[in-house]
Amino acid sequence: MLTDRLRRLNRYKEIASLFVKYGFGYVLQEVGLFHVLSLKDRITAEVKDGNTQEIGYRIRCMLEELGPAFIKLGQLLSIRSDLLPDEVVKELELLQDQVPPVPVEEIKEKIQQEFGKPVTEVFQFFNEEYLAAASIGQVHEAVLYNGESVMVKVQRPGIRQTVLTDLEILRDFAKLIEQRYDWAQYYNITDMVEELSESIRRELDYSEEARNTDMVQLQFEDCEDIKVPVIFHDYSTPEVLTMEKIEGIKLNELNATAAGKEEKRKIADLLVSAFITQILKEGFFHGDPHPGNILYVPEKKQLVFIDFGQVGRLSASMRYHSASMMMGIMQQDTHRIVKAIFRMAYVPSDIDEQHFYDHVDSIRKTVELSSKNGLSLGLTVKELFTAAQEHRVILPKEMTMMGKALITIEGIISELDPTLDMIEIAKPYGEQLMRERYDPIRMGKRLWNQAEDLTDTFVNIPKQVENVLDQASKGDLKFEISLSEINRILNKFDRISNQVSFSLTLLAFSIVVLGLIVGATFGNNTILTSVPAIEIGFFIAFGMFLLIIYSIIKSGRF
Ligand SMILES: Nc1ncnc2c1ncn2[C@@H]1O[C@H](COP(=O)(O)OP(=O)(O)OP(=O)(O)O)[C@@H](O)[C@H]1O
Repeated sequence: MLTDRLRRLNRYKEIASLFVKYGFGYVLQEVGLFHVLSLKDRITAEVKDGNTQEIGYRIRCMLEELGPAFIKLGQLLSIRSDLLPDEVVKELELLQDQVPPVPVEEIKEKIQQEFGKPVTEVFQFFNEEYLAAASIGQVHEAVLYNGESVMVKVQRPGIRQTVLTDLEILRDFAKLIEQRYDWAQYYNITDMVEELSESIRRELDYSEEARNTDMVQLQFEDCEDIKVPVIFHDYSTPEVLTMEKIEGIKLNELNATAAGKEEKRKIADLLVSAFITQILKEGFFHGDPHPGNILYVPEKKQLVFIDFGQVGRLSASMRYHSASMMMGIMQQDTHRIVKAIFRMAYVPSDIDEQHFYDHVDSIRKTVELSSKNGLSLGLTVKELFTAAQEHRVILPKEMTMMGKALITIEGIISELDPTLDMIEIAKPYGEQLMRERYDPIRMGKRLWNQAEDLTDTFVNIPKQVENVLDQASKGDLKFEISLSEINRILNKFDRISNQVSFSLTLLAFSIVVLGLIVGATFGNNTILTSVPAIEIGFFIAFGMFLLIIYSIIKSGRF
């Protein structure tokens, strides 16, 4: 306990000193944290606050030096152009998480701790030279005893504790700032920090990354051209991840190679089809598809995605509404775009709908006019989400992640070949997806799966209640609920309500048919002799028809 406090205090001091170093000592003064600095630092703060270098550049360097939690915070802020000036946003987009390497001895020791035996017994060969030194993990090549070449990502020793301490400090900062400034409350910055904490905690657990990679592997198991590395689970733990080594060229290094126009077009095609499948079909997508995380294997004409530390998940209804929003953008239909956003988001009751509609309309027109090469899907989505934030329309974080992924993909495509147009490439895949979606056999299967899902949900309710009661009786039930949790719950309700609507539709159809059969078969010979059964049948049919219409409207399919 005491060591925890001491660690936190020391970290506070380190952070404060870096604020001073980069000329932001006054921020500490404003939020009332100036006292954590030593006298020397306080004097330095006054001298250095006159720092004239570009503010965005200084913020970026400071965040890089502060470490992974702050780097991720900066990356999260880099998509909030509603909050920060353009100059700062541009610098934040450049945030790198390349840091000095950990000495190999420490890495080997970590492996020994994780597997309970020396590295030489785990691997036949372990390359002492690191391949990449990122903020959370360091990657080394190795060979298993069965001769398989692998990549081993090892978490930096002690990084978990540092990051968790930083997240606590960031939470304190956010609370302090919210107490002092109305704008901070308006932008809900404590929720932002909560969201950040959740996603960093996931990144700190390599078992989660392994599971995510396995999931994507399943998505593309029938596709020769798109793949992800195989995970070697027996050689992986929550802090060490061992995976198949991919001999490919990173997309950001592709321009330096001799890839021709045709090949680049093929790569762009694969990239777009992979993303459309992930986002709109599977609802499970790579959350950080920057060109360093995508490799091209020329011999196999294959695209390989690595690093599934961050993934986005979209429920069936979210997939449907995102597709609808994208169609709206492509067809230049403002009404459709607004409707899709409203269905996906939490919309404040006092929203000025006309004002929001006009804002969306002007974004659509401005982006169209300013795009050199047709319409930019990514840019439009980004601007729309920024507008939504300005109107306090809260979109689930997955949507923001999806917008960012689209912008990144669009950027990669235009780097590959500036004449390529993402919308042109995307159209046939989108159309095929829609055809598959409305294929009657597949629809039947989906309906069946949804019915199964629904049953599972209901079957699990008593278990969940039991868990909650169990936690409550042990006194470790936490009532801190963040915005992202609320969003998750809302999404779940959304899914359930869609499933209920579908099931009601199915039930209604069955009753209609039954009503008609009863009417037609028994005629006037029913128990209710005073009312002809055929009329009862039609009466039921009419009631059920209304129910069907209600269910369809409720499920948002029109
Ligand atoms: N399966 C693989 N095959 C080939 N190279 C790989 C593989 N996995 C990782 N690498 C190399 O290691 C680098 C870093 O890996 P990765 O992107 O997974 O780490 P990271 O997620 O950035 O690290 P951190 O967990 O600290 O954020 C990649 O850019 C790539 O060069």
